[in-house]
Amino acid sequence: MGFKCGIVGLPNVGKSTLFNALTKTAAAQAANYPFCTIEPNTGDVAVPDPRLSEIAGIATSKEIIPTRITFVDIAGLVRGAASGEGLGNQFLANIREVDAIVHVVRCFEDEDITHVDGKIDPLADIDTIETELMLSDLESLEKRVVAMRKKASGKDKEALQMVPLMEKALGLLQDGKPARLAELTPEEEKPFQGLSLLTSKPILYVCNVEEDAAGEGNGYSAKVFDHAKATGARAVAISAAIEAEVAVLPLEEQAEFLETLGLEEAGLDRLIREGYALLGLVTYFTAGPKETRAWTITQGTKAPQAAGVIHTDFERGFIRAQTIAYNDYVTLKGETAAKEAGKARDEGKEYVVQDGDVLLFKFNT
Ligand SMILES: Nc1ncnc2c1ncn2[C@@H]1O[C@H](COP(=O)(O)OP(=O)(O)OP(=O)(O)O)[C@@H](O)[C@H]1O
Ligand SMILES: [Mg+2]
Repeated sequence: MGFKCGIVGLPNVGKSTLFNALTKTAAAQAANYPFCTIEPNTGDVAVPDPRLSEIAGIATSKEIIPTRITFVDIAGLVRGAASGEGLGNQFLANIREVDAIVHVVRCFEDEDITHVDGKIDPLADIDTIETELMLSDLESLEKRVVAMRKKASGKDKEALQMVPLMEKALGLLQDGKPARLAELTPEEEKPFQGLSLLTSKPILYVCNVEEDAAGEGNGYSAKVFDHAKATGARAVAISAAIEAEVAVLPLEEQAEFLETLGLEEAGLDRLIREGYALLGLVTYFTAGPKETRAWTITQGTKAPQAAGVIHTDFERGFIRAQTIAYNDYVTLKGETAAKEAGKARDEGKEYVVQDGDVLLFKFNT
């Protein structure tokens, strides 16, 4: 399926450093000058999940295959982008294509690294970017709503539904608020997302802090956390520079290095997990002697569509899914014991797959 998080932020705040660390490649040039990234770079990243090795141990699997999400390193966005400043519209187009936004905010002091506005002020930076995104949404909606109103006056059914949604978004944007704050009924969610507004995408703030603050964050990141809380976003504090160093170390040395810094786990693991949650994704597992594997679905996916992620034949010929909850699988130590304990359920077409389910699909070909 491919779920994409776009890494955005002002120029020179550490986006490519973070992206490099994430993809463990030097594919995205990181350099201390604005606009070093022009084409967006895309990288697939394994989603770390400690449940995989637990299951694999029990199922004596030869291989572990984590699920993946995609990160895109997008060039820095500056004030005036919505009116074509900088590399303006190109960035906005790149952002339009992602499912969620990872917004890197500069929270470190370093006189050698230029800040485009000359001072460290994370909330002002957030405001700059959010304003550009809102202006872009406003402009695109103002154009689109005219045609839609015309269609609605001709009693077009879709238009009659869309006009009030567009007006809801317009009302917020005209007040200087992002479209994600729109109050929607469950039925309105999908058509509203269909408007593909930049400011309706979920947001994760990454506070890029200095080395010493990599765990708890600092005064700057505290402000960003408060802002996130107040606006329904998420936030993590990470030092992109350290993550880039950790990422190139051999696995054995990584844990040791993190320990010397007083960190329990790589910030990237936290970031990837937050990104995954931000996208509203859940994981189910398949387990056998060959491999234990994690699969990604969106919340609310029913068993046949979940099976379809593995293969379209699984969905087409779906009969039922033998389902063992992760906790049962681990406590009872595997499929056989779970079956004996009556914890292996046969679920049908209407079953909504839950996070952590260990599934075995029965299907016709
Ligand atoms: N936490 C940090 N502490 C100190 N320096 C950092 C930190 N994170 C990144 N840097 C440095 O900041 C500079 C800019 O980083 P990077 O090239 O990743 O920015 P960018 O946001 O991708 O910029 P652009 O918008 O130009 O593509 C680099 O010199 C990088 O090493
Ligand atoms: Mg860059």
